[in-house]
Amino acid sequence: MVLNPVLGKLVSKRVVLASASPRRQEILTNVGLRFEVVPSWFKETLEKSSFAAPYEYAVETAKQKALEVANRMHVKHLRTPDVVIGADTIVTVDEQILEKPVDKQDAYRMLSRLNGKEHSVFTGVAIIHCSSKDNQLETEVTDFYEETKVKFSDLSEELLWEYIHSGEPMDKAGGYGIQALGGMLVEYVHGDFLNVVGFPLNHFCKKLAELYYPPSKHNVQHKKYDSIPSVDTFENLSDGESESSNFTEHKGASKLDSSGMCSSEAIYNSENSSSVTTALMVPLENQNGVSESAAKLPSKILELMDGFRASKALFVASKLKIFDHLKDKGPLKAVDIADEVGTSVCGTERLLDACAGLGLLEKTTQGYSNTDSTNTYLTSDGEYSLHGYVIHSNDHLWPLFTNLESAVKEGTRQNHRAFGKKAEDLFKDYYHSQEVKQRFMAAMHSIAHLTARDVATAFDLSRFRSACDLGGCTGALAHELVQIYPNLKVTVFDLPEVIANTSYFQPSGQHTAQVTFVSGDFFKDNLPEADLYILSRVLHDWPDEKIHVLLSKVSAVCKPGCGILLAEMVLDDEKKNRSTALLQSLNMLVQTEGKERSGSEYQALLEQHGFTNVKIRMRGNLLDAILCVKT
Ligand SMILES: Cc1cn([C@@H]2O[C@H](COP(=O)(O)OP(=O)(O)OP(=O)(O)O)[C@@H](O)[C@H]2O)c(=O)[nH]c1=O
Repeated sequence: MVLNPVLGKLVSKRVVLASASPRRQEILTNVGLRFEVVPSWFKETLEKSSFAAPYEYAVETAKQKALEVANRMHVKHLRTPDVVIGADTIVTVDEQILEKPVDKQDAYRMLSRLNGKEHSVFTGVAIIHCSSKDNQLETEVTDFYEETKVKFSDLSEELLWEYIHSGEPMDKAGGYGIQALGGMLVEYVHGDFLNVVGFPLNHFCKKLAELYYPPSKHNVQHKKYDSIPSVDTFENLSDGESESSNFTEHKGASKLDSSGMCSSEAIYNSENSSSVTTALMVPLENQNGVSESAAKLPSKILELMDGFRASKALFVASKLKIFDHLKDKGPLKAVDIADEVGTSVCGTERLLDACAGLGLLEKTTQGYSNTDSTNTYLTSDGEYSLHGYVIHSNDHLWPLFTNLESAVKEGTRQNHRAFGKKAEDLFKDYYHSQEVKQRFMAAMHSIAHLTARDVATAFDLSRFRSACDLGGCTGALAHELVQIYPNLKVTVFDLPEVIANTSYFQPSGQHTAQVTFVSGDFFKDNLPEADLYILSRVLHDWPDEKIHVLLSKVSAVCKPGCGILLAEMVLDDEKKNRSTALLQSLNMLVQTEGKERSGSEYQALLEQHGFTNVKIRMRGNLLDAILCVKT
């Protein structure tokens, strides 16, 4: 992985992010950086008029935020961090600097200024290298800024207020969050998107590259670096390039970190690394100057090796409803959460710390609290709650996956091993007990609700007047469809055991009467009449033979001009990209007779039943969409 050499430089350091922004934490966590979060107490009150340009204000604020944390940690906690990162995002329009709105009226004032216009978003970043000499803190500051231009559409007053009432603007510079609902206000973005969200990751990596891979004489001659290296890309950096690195902090660096693992310091600190022969091994010099080999920290592999620990930490926190408690009452200390959920204090503290390390929680001096995404996706009443799917993953998929080895050896599903009974029919297994059925339905509902908009808007379906969602479960997709296409009526067709339990999942509001539920077995019973048949996450449950049975039934009732909409994770033809989809196919192996398929495979299945004009829309999220027409 080409990025590893740059971010790997921080692996063995105590890195602190001096920011309470959940977005910054998420951006850096997503690229595998490990850091502590210590929000800065620096008040953003620098005199704006004293800066010649707005970005100077952002850079100085970022610097002050980071320095405040570095000083506080050094003095109060007697723990000098190695690197402190601070950032500050501002929006500028008509030479005015907009920060976070103080109330709704202020948000309205900001959004009205941005309405219909282009503005700039600047994020200033400070990277502070700290050391302690005679108990005095010494700092080396590197700072930079990034500008991104964003244009808002012409927005109605009504829309602005609706957006303000969503609550989203309040903790965001300029009063909007481009990464969420605010994205709908934006016509275009010129520049780094993540810079708008709060952290210019690309520029940050380039800065690290400049710091940790300064140009050698050799480089200066052959590359376009000036005396200060301007790194246009960090892609080509390899350990080979650090061959003549003169970054003195590496000299004499310990080869093993405190955990006994080979640290990146040791790995990158080779004057002879030009003799690198494989991606994973680089030579190190021992004390006698003799080359020896050491394994480079294979971060991707380590991450995969530990992946189950992270999953299980998420599952357990969800099962214990920790995110629900924190949503209602956070921030809370470990002892209070342990008390609420009836667990040990020491165990709970470790779980909470792990969740904070994984970016699911924020940890401050007041205690633990949820991040925005945790509130949205992991609480049981979150807007796009995945709680049901997380519990299903823990209770159902986890035992199945522990039998993956047998599934691979035997090529069959493992329900009998995981749950101690012979598999009859896939859905009979799910529905044998009320508890398992409800859990399964909640899981399917959470994914369907989350993906419904992507599926419903993948194609223009406005020409269809009636649709039948075969295996449509709780009707989550059906409800989204009728919101988007007010002239559409949707029948949700599913097994009687499912239809009997859908009431809990029904939304209130407009157009709900356009969704009706009919019970039946799509392999055996007559299908309701419709212009469009929808099969969302259905075909992947079945082998080709069963799919032929189902498609021939649909084909028999489908009139020319009517269509099928499939929603599945579509694999590329060579089945080598998109690990989520490939892992989903393993998921199908352990529990069904089905699998994930490529676009051409779906096309071939559909064409055999008279469906042509097959269009595939890759959405790149959890579900892609395929539309075809009966000729
Ligand atoms: C334009 C925009 C901004 N933001 C957030 O706005 C805050 C800026 O405020 P800040 O003062 O730079 O940071 P903070 O949140 O107060 O944290 P801290 O670093 O502790 O000062 C940061 O959160 C950013 O993500 C978004 O999430 N999305 C957007 O589209």
